[in-house]
Amino acid sequence: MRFPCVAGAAVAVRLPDIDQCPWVRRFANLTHADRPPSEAGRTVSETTPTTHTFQVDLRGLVDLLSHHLYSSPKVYVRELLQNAVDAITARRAFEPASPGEVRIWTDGHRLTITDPGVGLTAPEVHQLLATIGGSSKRDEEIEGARRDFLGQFGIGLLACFTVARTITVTSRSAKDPAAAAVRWTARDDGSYTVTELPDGEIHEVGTVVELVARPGEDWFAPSKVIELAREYGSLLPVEVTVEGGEGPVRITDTPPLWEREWPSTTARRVALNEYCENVMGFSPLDVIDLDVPIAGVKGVAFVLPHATSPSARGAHRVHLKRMLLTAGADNLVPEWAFFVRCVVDTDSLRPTASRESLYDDAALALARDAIGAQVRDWLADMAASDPTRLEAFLAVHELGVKALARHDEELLETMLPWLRFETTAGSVSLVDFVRAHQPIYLATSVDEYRQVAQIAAAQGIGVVNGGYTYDTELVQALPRLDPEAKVEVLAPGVISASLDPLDVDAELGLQSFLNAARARLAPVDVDVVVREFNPVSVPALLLDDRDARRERQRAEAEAEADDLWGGILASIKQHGPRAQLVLNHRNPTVRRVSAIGDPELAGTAVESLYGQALLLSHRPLRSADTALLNRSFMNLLEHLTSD
Ligand SMILES: Nc1ncnc2c1ncn2[C@@H]1O[C@H](COP(=O)(O)OP(=O)(O)OP(=O)(O)O)[C@@H](O)[C@H]1O
Repeated sequence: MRFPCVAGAAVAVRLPDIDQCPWVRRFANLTHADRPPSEAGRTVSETTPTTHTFQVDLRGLVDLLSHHLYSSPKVYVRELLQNAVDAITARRAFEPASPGEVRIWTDGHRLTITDPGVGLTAPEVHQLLATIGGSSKRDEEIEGARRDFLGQFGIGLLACFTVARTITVTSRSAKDPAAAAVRWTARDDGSYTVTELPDGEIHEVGTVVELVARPGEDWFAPSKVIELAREYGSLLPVEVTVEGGEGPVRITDTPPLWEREWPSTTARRVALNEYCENVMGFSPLDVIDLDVPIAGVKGVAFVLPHATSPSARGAHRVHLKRMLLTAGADNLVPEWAFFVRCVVDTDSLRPTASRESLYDDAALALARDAIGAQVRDWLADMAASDPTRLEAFLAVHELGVKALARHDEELLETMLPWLRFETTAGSVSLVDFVRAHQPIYLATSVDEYRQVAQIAAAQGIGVVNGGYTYDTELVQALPRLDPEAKVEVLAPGVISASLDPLDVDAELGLQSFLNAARARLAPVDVDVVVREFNPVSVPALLLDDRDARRERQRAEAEAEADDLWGGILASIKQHGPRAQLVLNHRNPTVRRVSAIGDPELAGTAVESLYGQALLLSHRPLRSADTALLNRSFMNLLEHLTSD
């Protein structure tokens, strides 16, 4: 599709594929009689088809680019740099020693960019610059065209209309030195002129693109141009300078830090740290080299110095053939590697048309997996050779490693000795814990763990808290790595069975106290037993499991429900295990309470013991519990203050 040339008629667009379209072919093969009535009556025009060109409303197209394709007009700098670099690459293909400096000049209203690249002849100007979608860079017959060039879509120059009123390209071809230099001037109304320049006016091979700013736009302010050129082009493999009033400012700083020769690894690390602070805004905990030849990816992953949510989208900087594609790629690394931020350059991953993100295809998936493998190798190496560094890393990112280890048995094996779990022996590695406890019991919620931890520890029962993110999965994976290790989900019976029963006489002596206590706690559906256990300081322990808890919640809902709903809830009543209040007969307070003669006062004391055990277990209080606690507290006050 072409801009209309003001000097002549618009040129016809050939649509090469239209007669390949099955619908068009079918229609062409219809006989006259077969055609629809509206067509069948017509006899003249069908034999003399007229050809028309599509008309392009350039303003509409620019609006589309600026508002829907590109995130900001600032991409004009990238498009200009990209064309200049591609032109240099194209010239070097047949003239390897040709120069490679790109110069940008601006006075705030006009901006020029000059390159000593391949240049253009007048016919090429018509074919490439004036044809929307026309590109010299995607000819598949030219071996490696796609691989060598940054551009491919044939629309990039149009992006300049988002900031410029006119674009002038003055060019002299390197391929055809005999051809006249040519000047193409395009306006944002969609018209253009082409002028062949007299011999001698332009000697230098290459191209100068000049933009005149739209009124009121300040995209050509020298400081802005320098900033944008640095953002996009600092790694480009050619020298780029920007001049705007003062002397030229060098933009390029190549090769990338990770590819440079350094006098020492320390010097390299210092430079990378500095880069990370300046560009990524943090001082990295560590730096991982990335090299994925199969996807043409090279760069570094910086390890974040602070914990971050696994769901935080990673903002990775991706350069495509050394031009910044995006500073916000979120599909470059596997999700589990949320603790790194990468800076990479790739020569083979594909950009989307806006050239602001990576196309999520099989090649990217391959690169992602390979980057994941390199982050994993870094962890494994650290575990083998530098445990202190690993511990520093885990202090910040243990959750990330646990997330990864769930899906990666090999890594789990490597990392398990270093991962900490909350257990009845403190915060320890599972490897150590399983050596001291067989089986280990898994409490699958933090609440469950809290109710038993103190007692289990005192009895020497090994319980691990599986209530934190990923921990249950990891503990359950343990027997796969170590067949000797036994893991059992903690049932309430495990703890109560380990508590010593009283001798028969003592038990008999407590019968009437126990009956009174059970009657008092029946309304909250809790049974009462007396055992002897350590630590002596714990007077009572409240044990229940998920079934018992569910049943308590159901009973509470039933009590508060209207008749119909209450009836439904009553019909699903379970007769599963009730919660148990286990009183510790070794505890002096419990002994004194069990010896109280007044059944009313003994009942109040049991309610208080229940309340204390309930609060220690961190379980939510039901309304029945609150009422009970209230009552026992008031009764105790009453008792204390009565004569
Ligand atoms: N500085 C230049 N020197 C030589 N040729 C150029 C220059 N700038 C543009 N061209 C020619 O004009 C064509 C169109 O450029 P344009 O920027 O619109 O698209 P592209 O670079 O091919 O693809 P993309 O849309 O992906 O950037 C290019 O393919 C190239 O042939």
